[in-house]
Amino acid sequence: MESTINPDKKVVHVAVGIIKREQDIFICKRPDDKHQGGKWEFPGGKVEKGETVTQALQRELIEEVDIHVQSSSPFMEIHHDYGDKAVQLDIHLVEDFSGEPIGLEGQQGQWVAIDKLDNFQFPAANVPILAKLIELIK
Ligand SMILES: Nc1nc2c([nH]c(=O)n2[C@H]2C[C@H](O)[C@@H](COP(=O)(O)OP(=O)(O)OP(=O)(O)O)O2)c(=O)[nH]1
Ligand SMILES: [Mg+2]
Repeated sequence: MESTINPDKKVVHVAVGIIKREQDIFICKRPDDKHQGGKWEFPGGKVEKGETVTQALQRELIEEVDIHVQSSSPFMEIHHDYGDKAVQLDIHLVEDFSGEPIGLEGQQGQWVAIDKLDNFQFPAANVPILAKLIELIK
């Protein structure tokens, strides 16, 4: 039987960008066939070997949403175990970028006002992110 407490479980390290312009955030819909598929997400992806989180974030946002990050700042870090997969989300605020974000991989993408984000279904790990974003506009 598999133990529920497994300190050796592989954790996927993910660089996540909160792309913000005034009071709006750009979010994308995860493809149905991916982990947490069909849910909305803040764009980003796995940090590859030899990359810093900042480098991974820049690469992923070029690949996924066609923007170039000029600078970003750490926003929060979340550890979450989905059971089938454990993730460490390294979330950065991206307010300084060039280009106009678009779902480059065919995924839906849209700007959403911070106070409307709770109308979208996000992965369970994202709950504290939404809470902190709401604090920003209070
Ligand atoms: N990008 C992103 N991933 C999230 C969020 N919340 C959350 O739990 N995740 C999880 C889902 C996935 O298990 C993991 C990110 O993996 P990913 O599938 O985006 O990674 P990737 O882009 O490198 O994928 P791939 O191209 O290698 O298939 O983090 C979020 O807001 N944004
Ligand atoms: Mg991704």
